[in-house]
Formats: sequence, C-alpha cells, structure tokens
Amino acid sequence: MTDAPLLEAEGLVMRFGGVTAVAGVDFSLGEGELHCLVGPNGAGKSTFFKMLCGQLKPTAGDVRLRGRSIAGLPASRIARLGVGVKTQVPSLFDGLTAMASVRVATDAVLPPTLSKRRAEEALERMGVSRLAGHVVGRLAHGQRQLVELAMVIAQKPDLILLDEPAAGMTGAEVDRLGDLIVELARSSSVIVVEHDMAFIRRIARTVTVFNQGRVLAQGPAAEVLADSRVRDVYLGKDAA
Ligand SMILES: Nc1ncnc2c1ncn2[C@@H]1O[C@H](COP(=O)(O)OP(=O)(O)OP(=O)(O)O)[C@@H](O)[C@H]1O
Repeated sequence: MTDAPLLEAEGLVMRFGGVTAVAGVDFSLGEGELHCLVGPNGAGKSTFFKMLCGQLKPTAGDVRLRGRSIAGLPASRIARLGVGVKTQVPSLFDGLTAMASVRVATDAVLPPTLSKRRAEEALERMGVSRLAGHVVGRLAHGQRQLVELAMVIAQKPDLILLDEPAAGMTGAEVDRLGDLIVELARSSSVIVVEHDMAFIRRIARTVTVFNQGRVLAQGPAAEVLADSRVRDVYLGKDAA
C-alpha cells in the first residue's frame, strides 16, 4: 500500500446522457509532482477534475488516493483525506474580510490560537497579508483568487487541485501565480487544469493532454508539449 502513487485513476468514465465527456482515462500522480491537465475546449479536463475531487461520481472506473478508493465519495470526505480544491466557481463570501475567509478554513481544523496563526501564514504565503482586513467583495479578481488559494493551502492539504487558477488574471498576476504554484509544489502535490500554454510551460513538470475525453499524451512537460500530435490539437491556438 505504501508504494501506491498518491493519486490514481483507472478506466475513468463519465457520461452525461448521450455525451461521453471522459471515455476511459488512466492517470497516476506521484508524491511531490506538479502536473498540468491540458487540452482544447470540451476535451473533458474539468469533468475529469470533478471526478477526482468528488464533485462528480464516475459512471465507471476508480479513483484511488494512496491506494484507497475515493471514487464517488462526497467532496467533503475527500477534502478531509487531505485534498484541497479550488474550482472555477468562486467560494468566497463577499461580505467577509480576507482574514475571516481564511479563518473559515482554519477554524474547521484547528483551535483558535493555532487557527489564527495558520490563517496569517497562508495569507502571507500567497503574498496578500496586506489585504487581511479588506472585505473580499471589494477586491480585484486576481486578489480574490489569491485569497481563495490561501483558504485552500491553509488546511495544509497533501494534494492541491486547481481548475484554471489563472483565468481572468492580468499578465503580471499570472507570472506571480506561476511562482506561487511552483512554491506550493515544494510541500504538496499539485494538479492544475489550465488553457494558457505559456503558463503551463512555465510551471508544469508533467502533463496530461486530453482530447475528446481521452488521453492524447502524458509525461514530462517538455517532451509532451513538443509532440506533434499535441501541437496539432492546439493548431491555430497557442502552441506555436
Ligand atoms: N453537466 C454536464 N452535462 C452534460 N454535458 C456536459 C456536462 N459537463 C460537461 N459536459 C460535456 O462534456 C464534455 C467535456 O466537458 P468539460 O467541461 O469536461 O471539458 P473541458 O476540457 O474542461 O473544457 P473547457 O476547457 O472548455 O472547460 C463537453 O462536451 C461538455 O459539453
């Protein structure tokens, strides 16, 4: 059991009525890996992601965390097993300050004194300590994203799943986010769903390319992104 990868998917399938969004995907993530899931619109990345974190119950196949099956478990159970998730849907309450937001996450797992310290650390690690007292509803989009990330990391997950974390950010914010994700990967394993090829090239160590619900290519980022089949999938987009 101890030799099992941190996270594994085997023969994972998701059908929505007549649409097969994910058509039998095998996947494996090692401890400490920083892995990007890429592919064109509608390729099945988000559906796959949602099956990993418990937002969708697979039609078939299995997901294992350290060898233990988690497929179809509620998202809250999977979170308690050490998986931190940031989806595309914002999870902030606009009326709370950044600190109060992160305290929602830390109060759930720690007594008050430790919780406060942990929340401060998380905001600091995301470079937004100065926003601690600001109401999140009034923050810029990129700042809100960083506060949400602070909420995720504050529970010290072993595995962090991020769905398009750079969406809507400015160029400078994307650069900063890339650095932060690389830094996060020093203490957690990370899976990032992303479109932005420049961003992927910058952060990814390993990559899985989805196309039409299947894995087109998988492996070290430099190798996979140079693969002619992968470039064809992105042709006319941003692979050049
Ligand atoms: N809840 C749903 N009901 C029906 N079809 C769905 C549902 N969710 C996704 N799909 C379909 O499944 C396929 C894969 O969608 P998915 O969102 O996983 O792709 P994606 O690679 O994440 O795309 P994008 O990059 O645009 O987010 C698409 O054809 C999509 O229309």
